[in-house]
Amino acid sequence: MSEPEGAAAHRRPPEVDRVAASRAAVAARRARAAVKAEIASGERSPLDVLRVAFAEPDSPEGRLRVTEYLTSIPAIGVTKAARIMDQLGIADAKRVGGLGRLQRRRLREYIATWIAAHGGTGNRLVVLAGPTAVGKGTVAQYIREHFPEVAISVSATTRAPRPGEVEGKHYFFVDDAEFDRLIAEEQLLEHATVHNSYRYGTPRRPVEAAISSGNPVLLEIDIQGARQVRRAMPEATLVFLEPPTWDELVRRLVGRGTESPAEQQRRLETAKVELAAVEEFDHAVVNRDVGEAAEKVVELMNPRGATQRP
Ligand SMILES: Nc1nc2c(ncn2[C@@H]2O[C@H](COP(=O)(O)OP(=O)(O)O)[C@@H](O)[C@H]2O)c(=O)[nH]1
Ligand SMILES: Nc1ncnc2c1ncn2[C@@H]1O[C@H](COP(=O)(O)OP(=O)(O)O)[C@@H](O)[C@H]1O
Repeated sequence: MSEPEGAAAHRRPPEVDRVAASRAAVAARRARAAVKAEIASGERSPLDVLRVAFAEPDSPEGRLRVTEYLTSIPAIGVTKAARIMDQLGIADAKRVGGLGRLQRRRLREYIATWIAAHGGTGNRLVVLAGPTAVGKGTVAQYIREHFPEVAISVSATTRAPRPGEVEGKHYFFVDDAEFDRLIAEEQLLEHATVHNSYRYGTPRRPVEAAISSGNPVLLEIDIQGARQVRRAMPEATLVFLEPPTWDELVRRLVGRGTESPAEQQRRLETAKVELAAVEEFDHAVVNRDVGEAAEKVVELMNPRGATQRP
C-alpha cells in the first residue's frame, strides 16, 4: 500500500540525517586512525599532534582520546598509558582536545621528556646562542654555505628588513599584530624580545618537519630563546658560542659598526651577564676561526661526532 506522499517526505529527513551522521562518524574514525598511524610509524611527532589538538579541539587530533593517543606512541602500551594518565591526573575518557590548561601542559611536558629519554630527535636539533657580536650570524652563514644538509631555521621578526635581506630567507618580516597571532596560535617554538627592541621567534612547523624527516636543524637565536627551547624540547643540543677573549668581543661589536656607541655599551653590559649562561649549555665552542667553529657545531649534529662538554 502506498503511503501518502506528504508522510514519506516527512520521514525522509531524519533517515537521511542518520545516514549522513554515520558516514561522518566513519570518516572521523578513519581520520583519527590516520593520525594514530602517523604517530606509530614515526612519520609525525607526537608533540605536533598535541599542538594541533590543543589549537583545534574538533580536529581528528583533538578528538583522539588520550588513551588512543598515548598507545599510538611506540613502546607505550595500555598499562603504561593508564599509569601515565593516572600520574598526570587525566580521566580515562578524556579527549586530547578536551584537556584543561594544566593537563595540557603536563601532557606536553611528559611527552617531550619521554621523547628525549627514548632517543627522540637526538642531538639533530642544535641551538646556537651566545652574546652579542660573538659571531653567531657569521658562523650560521658559514654553515649555510658549506653544509647544505643542515636546515637553518628562518625566524619571524618585527624588525624592518635591512638592505639586501630577503623575506623568507633571512627572516619572515611581520608586524606586531601578526607576531601576536603567531604566539596565540602556538606557531612559535620560542620567542623573545631581543636587545629590548624587536621581537624574534622560531616558527615551529618547519623545525618539526625537518626533525621528523631526520635532517639536522640549526637555530641561531638569543639566550632567552635557547632556554625556552630547552623547556619545549629537552632533547635539543644547546651550543654556546664564546669569544676568544672579552677584548675580542668588544672589537667585534665595535668593528661591525651597526650600533651606536650608547647601544654598544648597553649590549656589552648584557653580554657580561650572558657569558655566565655558558654553564647552562651542553657545549661551548670558541669562535676563533669561523670555519673551525662552524665545523665543530656541525659535528655536534652528528650523533657519533658529539662529545660532552667536560
Ligand atoms: N629568541 C630568538 N632570538 C632570535 C631569533 N632570531 C634571531 N634572534 C636573535 O636576535 C638577535 C638580533 O638579530 P638580528 O636582528 O639579525 O641582528 P644582529 O644579530 O644584531 O645583526 C640575535 O642575537 C639573534 O640571535 C629567534 O627566532 N628567536
Ligand atoms: N671568528 C671570527 N673572527 C673575526 N671576526 C669575526 C669572527 N666571527 C665573526 N666576526 C665578526 O664579528 C662581528 C659580529 O659577528 P656577527 O655574526 O654579526 O655576530 P652575532 O650574530 O653574534 O651578533 C662581525 O663583524 C663579524 O664579521
